[in-house]
Amino acid sequence: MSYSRQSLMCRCYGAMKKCFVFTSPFLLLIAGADKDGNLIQQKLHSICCMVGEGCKYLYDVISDTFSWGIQHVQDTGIFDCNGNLELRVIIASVVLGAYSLLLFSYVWKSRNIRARIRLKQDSCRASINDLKKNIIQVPSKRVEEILSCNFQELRRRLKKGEVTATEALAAFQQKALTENDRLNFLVEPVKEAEDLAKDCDQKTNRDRPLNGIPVSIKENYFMEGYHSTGGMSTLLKYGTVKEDGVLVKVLKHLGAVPFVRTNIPQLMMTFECSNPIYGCTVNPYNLKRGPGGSSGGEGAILGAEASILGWGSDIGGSLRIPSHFCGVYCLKPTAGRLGSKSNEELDEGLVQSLINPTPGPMARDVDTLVEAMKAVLCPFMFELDPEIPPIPFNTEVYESKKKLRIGYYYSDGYVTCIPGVKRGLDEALEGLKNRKHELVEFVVPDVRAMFSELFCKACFGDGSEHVMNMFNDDMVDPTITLIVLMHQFPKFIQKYLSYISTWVTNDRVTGEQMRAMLGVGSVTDWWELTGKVIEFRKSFLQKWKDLELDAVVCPTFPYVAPPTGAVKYLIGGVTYTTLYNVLNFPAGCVPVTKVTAVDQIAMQDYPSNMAVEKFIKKYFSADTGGLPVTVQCVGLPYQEEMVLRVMKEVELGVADLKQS
Ligand SMILES: CCCCCCCC/C=C\CCCCCCCC(N)=O
Repeated sequence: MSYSRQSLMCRCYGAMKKCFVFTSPFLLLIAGADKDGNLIQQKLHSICCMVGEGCKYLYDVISDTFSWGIQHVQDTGIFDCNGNLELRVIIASVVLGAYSLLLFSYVWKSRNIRARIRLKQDSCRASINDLKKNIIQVPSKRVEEILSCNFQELRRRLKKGEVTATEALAAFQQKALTENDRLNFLVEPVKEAEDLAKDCDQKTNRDRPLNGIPVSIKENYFMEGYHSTGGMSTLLKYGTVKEDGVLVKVLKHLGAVPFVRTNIPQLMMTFECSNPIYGCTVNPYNLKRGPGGSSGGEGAILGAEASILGWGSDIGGSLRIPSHFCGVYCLKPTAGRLGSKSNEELDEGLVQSLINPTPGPMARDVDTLVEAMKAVLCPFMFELDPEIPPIPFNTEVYESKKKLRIGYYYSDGYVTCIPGVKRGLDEALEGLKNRKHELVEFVVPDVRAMFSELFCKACFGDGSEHVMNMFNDDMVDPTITLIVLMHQFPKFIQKYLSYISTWVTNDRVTGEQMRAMLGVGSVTDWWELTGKVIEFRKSFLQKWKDLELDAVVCPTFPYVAPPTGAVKYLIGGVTYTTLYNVLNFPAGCVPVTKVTAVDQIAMQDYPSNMAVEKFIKKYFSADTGGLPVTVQCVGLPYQEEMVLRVMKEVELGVADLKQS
């Protein structure tokens, strides 16, 4: 296969489109000009006057340039502009002809894209209906009994044969189908699940660590016979995946039964769980709000208790954001511990080497995460992917009773957390204090620069070129239209727009982020960026060491689940999660509380200086009652066991508080 799966046609089409769109107005103006270029000047003048007097200077500059251009054209003698009507008609016809061609190819292409999407949607719908018709019948009392088990209990019963894997599968399938009707987290059911479950019911298989446990899996995980698109329909063209990815192989080897594939945002680089193929997933706690992303389908299915163990991935918060919005637990391991390649490289040209994605488990308690990690960190995985360091789960660290020194912060210095989130952290810290851990205030370094100058520059280092070429053969989801549209402009215009946006939003990060998404210019710049990331990691580590911390506890996100469609105004919140991707530190989330009426009233005092704060005030002053809040627990690289231990301490501490 070539360097990229993306076809040359898409690139050419994009280049042609840009060329026509930006040159044709000028050609048309030339075509309409008299020998002195007067018509151009008149037109420009009237356009500029329409925009306002402030444009006078701009008009003068452009007008002078045109006069010079026309003169130059005349001097070369290539075109005779002296009132030559025929020539102007020819130019105008060529331009209009090219436009018609472009329009025709656009309509044709859109038709094909829509047909491709419809085909996939029909097949997913058929799969779901098929399951609805043919689901294994289990009495509803039995279903309730199975669904009420926690992970440990279900595993014990499966092992003893008190519950069969087939029954467990049917129970979760039933629940998932019912909940999916209101939440739309399902991409498609896994057809082989029943056969896998039957296999688990063989007595000889019962000792496998995850035998018979139904697991839900994010759409980007490679599974033989299924599409992995990340919400980009252009990737449907490459057909279904030929081989299970490493983690899917490992899960099956351990006896888990993947039973559904779950939804993601288009491109997975945002946390609005919506795309043109599978539609929009909503939050189990409030149907008008989103479940987060990019593992949003996982957040929703676990939040609705229709799965007991899910698998997602995270390059900027994709495990933690949906966990926080849907009130579930997750562990984002160090990228590398479960494989640094993860499953986010859906397209070869999308991979960069500085900030790596990682797969990770999501669940409804800490114990499940611990058992999942213990299970997958096995020789089978280390053999399958020799790049994964063969480090089994360190039970000693997890079970240690040593009192911990834990750093904490309420704000990362950029977007202020809403009162419900602050209260959640208060409760977690109080719980930890009651359990005799030592708490130390921790001040994080400049997260604004970390986000724009390191995270965005690394993740969009190619100036978003690869992604934009993919969009030449795809529909754009409304949740990212604005940003994709902006990337259609030439870079210098995007740069100007970025300064305007800083001014409009009163927030330098928005402009810096836009400029960062224009990419690094050269290999030298990339090396420089690499140096900056290394330096940032080094100085953060030093701060951590100076305070002799075992872990850090902080907000997962500054706000709770936002209304669907609002994420594009709230991107600033991601500094809380992206920090630990840039650092490559493991981090996990623990649900601690839910937003109360008092928290909503306290929103009156929330700042509203920057645009993002104004939007937060607008979206979170009402209709947030009952929405979950989690805290984020962070450890040093490859210390997932320490993170899980702190998560358990928070879980126990908060439970004690609630009881007292
Ligand atoms: C031109 C391409 C447009 C892509 C859309 C990007 C929209 C927002 C840009 C930057 C924000 C970064 C948000 C990171 C959240 C990532 C979630 C994850 N996959 O871990």
